[in-house]
Amino acid sequence: MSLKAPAPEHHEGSALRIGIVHARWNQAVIEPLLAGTKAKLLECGVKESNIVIESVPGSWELPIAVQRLYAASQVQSSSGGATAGDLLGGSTTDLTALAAPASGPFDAIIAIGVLIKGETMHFEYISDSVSQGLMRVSLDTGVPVIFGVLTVLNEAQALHRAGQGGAPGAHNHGEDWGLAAVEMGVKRKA
Ligand SMILES: O=Nc1c(NC[C@H](O)[C@H](O)[C@H](O)CO)[nH]c(=O)[nH]c1=O
Repeated sequence: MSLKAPAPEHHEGSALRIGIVHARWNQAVIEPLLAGTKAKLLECGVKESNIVIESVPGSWELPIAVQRLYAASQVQSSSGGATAGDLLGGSTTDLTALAAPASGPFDAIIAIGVLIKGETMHFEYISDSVSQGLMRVSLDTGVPVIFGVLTVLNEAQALHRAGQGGAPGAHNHGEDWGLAAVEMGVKRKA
């Protein structure tokens, strides 16, 4: 029994609609993480047509992109004609052009990024801001935002947590994020 990962609860995800926003930095690690996340969602019964995937340049852009994806899906599902800008307060920008392809609100959104410590304090500032930002979007919107951002000290740590590299104990954390999204999405609907 792992002392770290929670015992997985098994929930049925066929009624869920899940958004995934991923950064493109460190693509060699992002790809397996994204694949692991999506595979676990499908394994839990989430329909492929109910999984909306978008990308941003880097992890810094994850909070605003998650917030926009939420707002655009609300515009799609609301009949009142409000624009996403109204929902976000102030701006009248209508984001329906950016709205998610399918319609309907999301039951959970997964934010995926890989931050690797460099020689400067850049890593610390981005890591702290992104984690605070994603938590704020989740609490502000009421939609569970799953924290899928690896904040690691070197590439080997990143690859290990994407289930790559072959070292003992390598595990694709994307699978955990997919499970968390299904659990939180089901519980939010209950
Ligand atoms: O610097 N390292 C990284 C990084 N920097 C870019 C940043 O997220 C943002 O896209 C730009 O600053 C532009 O706003 N983004 C990552 O996801 N991982 C990193 O390791």
